[in-house]
Amino acid sequence: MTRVFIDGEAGTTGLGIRDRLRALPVEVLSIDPAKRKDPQARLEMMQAADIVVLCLPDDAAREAVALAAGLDNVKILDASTAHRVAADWEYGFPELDSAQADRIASARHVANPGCYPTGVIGLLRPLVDAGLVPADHPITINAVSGYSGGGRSEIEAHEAHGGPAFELYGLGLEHKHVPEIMAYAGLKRRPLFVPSIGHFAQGMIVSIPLQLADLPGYVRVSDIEACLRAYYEGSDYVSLASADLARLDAAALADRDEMALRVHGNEKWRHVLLTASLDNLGKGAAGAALQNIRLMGGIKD
Ligand SMILES: NC(=O)C1=CN([C@@H]2O[C@H](COP(=O)(O)OP(=O)(O)OC[C@H]3O[C@@H](n4cnc5c(N)ncnc54)[C@H](OP(=O)(O)O)[C@@H]3O)[C@@H](O)[C@H]2O)C=CC1
Ligand SMILES: CC(=O)N[C@@H](CCC(=O)OP(=O)(O)O)C(=O)O
Repeated sequence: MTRVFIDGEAGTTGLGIRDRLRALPVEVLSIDPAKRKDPQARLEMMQAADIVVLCLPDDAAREAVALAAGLDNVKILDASTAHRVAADWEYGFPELDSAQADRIASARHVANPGCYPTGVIGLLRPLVDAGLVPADHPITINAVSGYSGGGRSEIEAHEAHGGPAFELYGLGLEHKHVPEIMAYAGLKRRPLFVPSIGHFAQGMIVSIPLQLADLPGYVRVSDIEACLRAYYEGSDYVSLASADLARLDAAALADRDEMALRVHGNEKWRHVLLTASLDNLGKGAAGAALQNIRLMGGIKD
Protein backbone atom coordinates (compact mmCIF):
# COMPACT_ATOMS: atom_id res chain seq x y z
CA MET A 1 0.00 0.00 0.00
CA THR A 2 1.29 3.48 -0.89
CA ARG A 3 2.58 5.33 2.18
CA VAL A 4 2.02 9.10 2.26
CA PHE A 5 3.62 11.60 4.64
CA ILE A 6 2.09 15.10 4.69
CA ASP A 7 4.68 17.60 5.94
CA GLY A 8 2.49 20.41 7.29
CA GLU A 9 -0.46 18.07 7.97
CA ALA A 10 -1.92 20.43 10.60
CA GLY A 11 -2.26 23.40 8.19
CA THR A 12 -5.22 24.35 6.01
CA THR A 13 -4.10 22.50 2.88
CA GLY A 14 -2.59 19.60 4.83
CA LEU A 15 -5.86 18.93 6.64
CA GLY A 16 -7.80 19.04 3.37
CA ILE A 17 -5.49 16.45 1.82
CA ARG A 18 -5.56 14.21 4.88
CA ASP A 19 -9.37 14.21 4.87
CA ARG A 20 -9.54 13.32 1.19
CA LEU A 21 -6.94 10.55 1.57
CA ARG A 22 -9.43 8.62 3.71
CA ALA A 23 -11.11 7.63 0.44
CA LEU A 24 -7.93 6.13 -1.05
CA PRO A 25 -6.15 2.82 -0.33
CA VAL A 26 -3.09 4.55 1.16
CA GLU A 27 -1.41 4.57 4.56
CA VAL A 28 -0.99 8.08 5.96
CA LEU A 29 2.11 8.43 8.13
CA SER A 30 1.52 11.08 10.80
CA ILE A 31 4.29 12.78 12.72
CA ASP A 32 4.20 13.34 16.48
CA PRO A 33 2.67 16.86 16.65
CA ALA A 34 5.36 17.94 19.14
CA LYS A 35 8.03 17.12 16.53
CA ARG A 36 6.32 18.49 13.41
CA LYS A 37 9.04 21.12 12.89
CA ASP A 38 11.96 18.88 13.93
CA PRO A 39 14.10 18.16 10.82
CA GLN A 40 15.34 14.76 12.07
CA ALA A 41 11.82 13.56 12.89
CA ARG A 42 10.54 14.79 9.50
CA LEU A 43 13.43 13.05 7.69
CA GLU A 44 12.53 9.78 9.41
CA MET A 45 8.92 10.12 8.22
CA MET A 46 10.11 10.89 4.68
CA GLN A 47 12.35 7.80 4.70
CA ALA A 48 9.34 5.63 5.53
CA ALA A 49 7.13 7.17 2.81
CA ASP A 50 6.59 6.54 -0.91
CA ILE A 51 5.09 10.00 -1.47
CA VAL A 52 5.85 13.13 0.59
CA VAL A 53 3.33 15.97 0.26
CA LEU A 54 4.62 19.39 1.29
CA CYS A 55 1.93 21.73 2.69
CA LEU A 56 4.32 24.34 3.98
CA PRO A 57 5.22 27.98 3.39
CA ASP A 58 7.60 28.39 0.41
CA ASP A 59 10.87 28.61 2.37
CA ALA A 60 10.00 25.62 4.52
CA ALA A 61 9.11 23.68 1.34
CA ARG A 62 12.56 24.45 -0.13
CA GLU A 63 14.17 23.24 3.11
CA ALA A 64 12.07 20.06 3.03
CA VAL A 65 13.20 19.28 -0.53
CA ALA A 66 16.83 19.74 0.57
CA LEU A 67 16.17 17.44 3.54
CA ALA A 68 14.85 14.74 1.18
CA ALA A 69 17.72 15.14 -1.31
CA GLY A 70 19.24 11.69 -0.75
CA LEU A 71 15.95 9.78 -0.82
CA ASP A 72 15.92 8.57 -4.40
CA ASN A 73 12.84 6.37 -4.06
CA VAL A 74 10.59 9.02 -2.56
CA LYS A 75 8.29 11.11 -4.75
CA ILE A 76 7.52 14.68 -3.67
CA LEU A 77 4.35 16.68 -4.30
CA ASP A 78 4.81 20.33 -3.26
CA ALA A 79 1.65 22.39 -2.65
CA SER A 80 3.60 25.63 -2.21
CA THR A 81 4.68 28.16 -4.84
CA ALA A 82 8.37 27.27 -4.42
CA HIS A 83 8.83 24.89 -7.39
CA ARG A 84 5.99 25.63 -9.80
CA VAL A 85 8.22 27.04 -12.52
CA ALA A 86 11.39 25.19 -11.49
CA ALA A 87 13.31 23.02 -13.93
CA ASP A 88 13.02 19.30 -13.10
CA TRP A 89 9.56 19.75 -11.58
CA GLU A 90 6.43 18.59 -13.38
CA TYR A 91 3.36 20.82 -13.17
CA GLY A 92 0.49 19.06 -11.42
CA PHE A 93 -2.40 20.14 -13.63
CA PRO A 94 -3.37 16.88 -15.35
CA GLU A 95 -5.75 18.73 -17.70
CA LEU A 96 -2.92 20.91 -19.11
CA ASP A 97 -2.69 18.79 -22.27
CA SER A 98 -3.25 15.19 -23.29
CA ALA A 99 0.20 14.03 -22.08
CA GLN A 100 0.34 15.82 -18.71
CA ALA A 101 -1.24 13.06 -16.60
CA ASP A 102 1.42 10.59 -17.85
CA ARG A 103 4.19 13.12 -17.14
CA ILE A 104 2.89 13.52 -13.57
CA ALA A 105 2.65 9.76 -13.11
CA SER A 106 6.31 9.24 -13.99
CA ALA A 107 7.76 12.36 -12.32
CA ARG A 108 9.72 12.32 -9.05
CA HIS A 109 8.94 15.96 -8.27
CA VAL A 110 5.51 17.44 -8.90
CA ALA A 111 4.39 21.00 -8.10
CA ASN A 112 0.71 21.33 -7.22
CA PRO A 113 -0.78 24.36 -9.04
CA GLY A 114 -1.79 27.61 -7.37
CA CYS A 115 -5.47 28.29 -6.84
CA TYR A 116 -5.72 31.38 -9.06
CA PRO A 117 -3.46 29.93 -11.78
CA THR A 118 -5.72 26.86 -11.94
CA GLY A 119 -8.59 29.10 -13.06
CA VAL A 120 -6.53 31.26 -15.42
CA ILE A 121 -4.68 28.38 -17.07
CA GLY A 122 -7.89 26.35 -17.34
CA LEU A 123 -9.50 29.21 -19.27
CA LEU A 124 -6.63 30.54 -21.36
CA ARG A 125 -4.39 27.63 -22.27
CA PRO A 126 -6.87 26.05 -24.73
CA LEU A 127 -7.58 29.44 -26.36
CA VAL A 128 -3.89 30.30 -26.71
CA ASP A 129 -3.07 26.82 -28.06
CA ALA A 130 -5.87 27.15 -30.63
CA GLY A 131 -4.63 30.59 -31.72
CA LEU A 132 -7.91 32.29 -30.73
CA VAL A 133 -6.08 34.44 -28.16
CA PRO A 134 -2.53 35.45 -29.20
CA ALA A 135 0.22 34.74 -26.65
CA ASP A 136 1.06 38.47 -26.53
CA HIS A 137 -2.55 39.65 -26.17
CA PRO A 138 -3.02 42.20 -23.32
CA ILE A 139 -4.85 40.20 -20.64
CA THR A 140 -6.43 41.39 -17.38
CA ILE A 141 -7.34 38.83 -14.73
CA ASN A 142 -9.77 39.76 -11.95
CA ALA A 143 -10.21 37.26 -9.17
CA VAL A 144 -11.81 36.85 -5.78
CA SER A 145 -10.93 34.19 -3.22
CA GLY A 146 -12.41 33.08 0.07
CA TYR A 147 -10.25 34.00 3.04
CA SER A 148 -9.01 30.42 3.57
CA GLY A 149 -6.73 31.14 0.59
CA GLY A 150 -4.55 33.13 2.96
CA GLY A 151 -3.92 30.11 5.23
CA ARG A 152 -4.24 29.95 8.99
CA SER A 153 -3.36 33.55 9.78
CA GLU A 154 -5.98 34.95 7.36
CA ILE A 155 -8.60 32.49 8.61
CA GLU A 156 -7.97 33.54 12.20
CA ALA A 157 -8.13 37.23 11.26
CA HIS A 158 -11.51 36.80 9.51
CA GLU A 159 -13.06 34.46 12.05
CA ALA A 160 -11.92 36.40 15.11
CA HIS A 161 -12.52 39.92 13.80
CA GLY A 162 -15.30 39.48 11.23
CA GLY A 163 -13.84 41.10 8.16
CA PRO A 164 -13.00 43.10 6.11
CA ALA A 165 -15.91 42.44 3.75
CA PHE A 166 -13.92 42.75 0.52
CA GLU A 167 -10.35 43.82 -0.21
CA LEU A 168 -8.25 44.20 -3.31
CA TYR A 169 -4.65 43.18 -2.64
CA GLY A 170 -1.45 42.56 -4.57
CA LEU A 171 -1.66 46.21 -5.54
CA GLY A 172 2.10 46.35 -6.20
CA LEU A 173 1.24 44.16 -9.25
CA GLU A 174 3.95 41.63 -8.37
CA HIS A 175 1.82 38.68 -7.21
CA LYS A 176 3.72 35.41 -6.79
CA HIS A 177 1.34 33.62 -9.17
CA VAL A 178 2.12 35.65 -12.29
CA PRO A 179 5.19 33.65 -13.46
CA GLU A 180 3.24 30.41 -13.09
CA ILE A 181 0.27 31.84 -14.98
CA MET A 182 2.48 32.98 -17.87
CA ALA A 183 4.44 29.73 -18.06
CA TYR A 184 1.45 27.39 -18.27
CA ALA A 185 -1.20 29.55 -19.91
CA GLY A 186 1.37 30.16 -22.66
CA LEU A 187 1.37 33.96 -22.31
CA LYS A 188 4.34 35.96 -23.60
CA ARG A 189 3.07 39.30 -22.31
CA ARG A 190 2.72 39.82 -18.55
CA PRO A 191 -0.98 39.89 -17.63
CA LEU A 192 -2.41 42.41 -15.19
CA PHE A 193 -3.53 40.31 -12.21
CA VAL A 194 -6.00 41.86 -9.74
CA PRO A 195 -6.71 39.46 -6.84
CA SER A 196 -9.14 40.15 -4.03
CA ILE A 197 -10.34 38.47 -0.89
CA GLY A 198 -13.89 38.36 0.44
CA HIS A 199 -15.37 37.61 3.84
CA PHE A 200 -16.39 34.06 3.00
CA ALA A 201 -14.37 30.97 3.82
CA GLN A 202 -14.00 28.98 0.61
CA GLY A 203 -14.56 29.52 -3.09
CA MET A 204 -13.13 31.51 -5.94
CA ILE A 205 -14.04 33.20 -9.20
CA VAL A 206 -11.37 34.04 -11.75
CA SER A 207 -12.70 36.32 -14.49
CA ILE A 208 -11.04 37.49 -17.69
CA PRO A 209 -12.74 40.05 -19.97
CA LEU A 210 -12.07 39.84 -23.71
CA GLN A 211 -12.95 42.37 -26.41
CA LEU A 212 -13.54 40.06 -29.37
CA ALA A 213 -12.91 42.95 -31.78
CA ASP A 214 -9.30 43.08 -30.53
CA LEU A 215 -8.60 39.43 -31.36
CA PRO A 216 -7.18 38.53 -34.76
CA GLY A 217 -9.60 37.25 -37.41
CA TYR A 218 -13.30 37.16 -36.60
CA VAL A 219 -13.66 35.17 -33.37
CA ARG A 220 -17.25 34.52 -32.25
CA VAL A 221 -18.53 33.76 -28.74
CA SER A 222 -19.42 30.30 -30.06
CA ASP A 223 -15.81 29.70 -31.21
CA ILE A 224 -14.57 30.29 -27.66
CA GLU A 225 -17.24 27.99 -26.23
CA ALA A 226 -16.53 25.25 -28.76
CA CYS A 227 -12.79 25.39 -28.05
CA LEU A 228 -13.20 25.04 -24.27
CA ARG A 229 -15.90 22.37 -24.58
CA ALA A 230 -13.74 20.21 -26.83
CA TYR A 231 -10.60 20.68 -24.71
CA TYR A 232 -12.22 19.37 -21.52
CA GLU A 233 -14.52 16.77 -23.03
CA GLY A 234 -14.33 13.63 -20.87
CA SER A 235 -12.57 15.40 -17.98
CA ASP A 236 -13.80 14.40 -14.51
CA TYR A 237 -12.82 17.71 -12.92
CA VAL A 238 -12.98 20.53 -15.47
CA SER A 239 -15.97 21.32 -17.65
CA LEU A 240 -17.66 24.06 -19.64
CA ALA A 241 -20.82 24.92 -17.70
CA SER A 242 -23.91 26.79 -18.84
CA ALA A 243 -23.53 30.57 -18.74
CA ASP A 244 -27.30 31.02 -18.66
CA LEU A 245 -27.31 32.76 -15.28
CA ALA A 246 -27.52 36.37 -14.19
CA ARG A 247 -25.28 36.07 -11.11
CA LEU A 248 -22.34 33.90 -10.17
CA ASP A 249 -21.82 32.95 -6.52
CA ALA A 250 -18.11 32.75 -5.59
CA ALA A 251 -18.86 30.04 -3.01
CA ALA A 252 -20.95 27.90 -5.36
CA LEU A 253 -18.35 25.11 -5.53
CA ALA A 254 -17.19 25.22 -1.88
CA ASP A 255 -16.23 21.72 -0.70
CA ARG A 256 -16.16 20.42 -4.28
CA ASP A 257 -13.11 19.38 -6.29
CA GLU A 258 -14.44 20.32 -9.74
CA MET A 259 -13.87 23.54 -11.68
CA ALA A 260 -16.63 25.08 -13.83
CA LEU A 261 -15.60 27.29 -16.77
CA ARG A 262 -18.09 29.66 -18.38
CA VAL A 263 -18.19 31.91 -21.41
CA HIS A 264 -20.50 34.88 -20.79
CA GLY A 265 -20.83 36.46 -24.20
CA ASN A 266 -22.64 39.28 -25.95
CA GLU A 267 -22.20 38.99 -29.70
CA LYS A 268 -23.86 42.36 -30.35
CA TRP A 269 -21.14 44.18 -28.42
CA ARG A 270 -18.45 41.59 -29.30
CA HIS A 271 -17.76 41.17 -25.57
CA VAL A 272 -16.86 38.04 -23.63
CA LEU A 273 -16.28 37.47 -19.93
CA LEU A 274 -14.53 34.17 -19.22
CA THR A 275 -15.06 32.83 -15.71
CA ALA A 276 -13.66 29.91 -13.74
CA SER A 277 -15.41 28.87 -10.52
CA LEU A 278 -13.62 26.60 -8.08
CA ASP A 279 -12.92 26.00 -4.42
CA ASN A 280 -9.50 27.44 -3.57
CA LEU A 281 -9.09 24.53 -1.15
CA GLY A 282 -10.57 21.98 -3.62
CA LYS A 283 -9.41 22.04 -7.26
CA GLY A 284 -7.27 24.99 -6.11
CA ALA A 285 -5.30 22.88 -3.59
CA ALA A 286 -6.28 19.61 -1.88
CA GLY A 287 -8.53 18.29 -4.67
CA ALA A 288 -5.75 18.77 -7.22
CA ALA A 289 -3.28 17.18 -4.78
CA LEU A 290 -5.50 14.08 -4.63
CA GLN A 291 -5.53 13.83 -8.43
CA ASN A 292 -1.74 14.03 -8.38
CA ILE A 293 -1.30 11.53 -5.53
CA ARG A 294 -3.44 9.04 -7.45
CA LEU A 295 -1.30 9.50 -10.54
CA MET A 296 2.04 9.45 -8.67
CA GLY A 297 1.07 6.37 -6.67
CA GLY A 298 -0.52 4.55 -9.62
CA ILE A 299 -3.75 4.37 -7.58
CA LYS A 300 -6.67 3.44 -9.83
CA ASP A 301 -9.69 3.43 -7.51
N1 LIG B 1 -4.82 28.02 1.45
C1 LIG B 1 -4.95 27.85 0.14
O1 LIG B 1 -6.01 28.13 -0.48
C2 LIG B 1 -3.84 27.28 -0.64
C3 LIG B 1 -2.56 27.13 -0.12
N2 LIG B 1 -1.57 26.57 -0.89
C4 LIG B 1 -0.18 26.48 -0.47
O2 LIG B 1 -0.04 25.47 0.53
C5 LIG B 1 1.01 25.84 1.42
C6 LIG B 1 0.43 25.79 2.82
O3 LIG B 1 -0.59 26.77 2.88
P1 LIG B 1 -1.75 26.71 3.95
O4 LIG B 1 -2.10 25.30 4.26
O5 LIG B 1 -2.81 27.63 3.47
O6 LIG B 1 -0.98 27.38 5.20
P2 LIG B 1 -1.21 27.22 6.75
O7 LIG B 1 -0.55 28.39 7.39
O8 LIG B 1 -2.64 26.94 7.05
O9 LIG B 1 -0.39 25.89 7.10
C7 LIG B 1 1.02 25.76 7.01
C8 LIG B 1 1.46 24.69 7.97
O10 LIG B 1 2.87 24.49 7.86
C9 LIG B 1 3.42 24.47 9.19
N3 LIG B 1 4.84 24.85 9.12
C10 LIG B 1 5.35 26.09 8.92
N4 LIG B 1 6.70 26.03 8.89
C11 LIG B 1 7.04 24.72 9.08
C12 LIG B 1 8.26 24.01 9.15
N5 LIG B 1 9.44 24.64 9.03
N6 LIG B 1 8.22 22.66 9.34
C13 LIG B 1 7.06 22.01 9.46
N7 LIG B 1 5.85 22.63 9.43
C14 LIG B 1 5.84 23.97 9.22
C15 LIG B 1 2.57 25.47 9.93
O11 LIG B 1 2.67 25.36 11.31
P3 LIG B 1 2.49 26.69 12.23
O12 LIG B 1 1.12 27.22 11.92
O13 LIG B 1 2.64 26.19 13.61
O14 LIG B 1 3.59 27.62 11.82
C16 LIG B 1 1.17 25.07 9.42
O15 LIG B 1 0.66 23.96 10.09
C17 LIG B 1 1.46 27.25 1.05
O16 LIG B 1 2.70 27.17 0.39
C18 LIG B 1 0.37 27.77 0.12
O17 LIG B 1 0.89 28.60 -0.89
C19 LIG B 1 -1.87 26.05 -2.10
C20 LIG B 1 -3.11 26.21 -2.66
C21 LIG B 1 -4.16 26.93 -1.99
C1 LIG C 1 -6.52 34.85 -0.64
C2 LIG C 1 -5.02 34.66 -0.59
O1 LIG C 1 -4.31 35.23 0.21
N1 LIG C 1 -4.51 33.85 -1.50
C3 LIG C 1 -3.11 33.57 -1.61
C4 LIG C 1 -2.96 32.48 -2.63
C5 LIG C 1 -3.17 31.16 -2.01
C6 LIG C 1 -1.85 30.48 -1.80
O2 LIG C 1 -0.92 30.98 -1.21
O3 LIG C 1 -1.72 29.27 -2.27
P1 LIG C 1 -1.38 28.94 -3.77
O4 LIG C 1 -0.20 29.75 -4.16
O5 LIG C 1 -1.00 27.56 -3.80
O6 LIG C 1 -2.60 29.19 -4.52
C7 LIG C 1 -2.31 34.74 -2.10
O7 LIG C 1 -2.81 35.54 -2.87
O8 LIG C 1 -1.12 34.78 -1.76
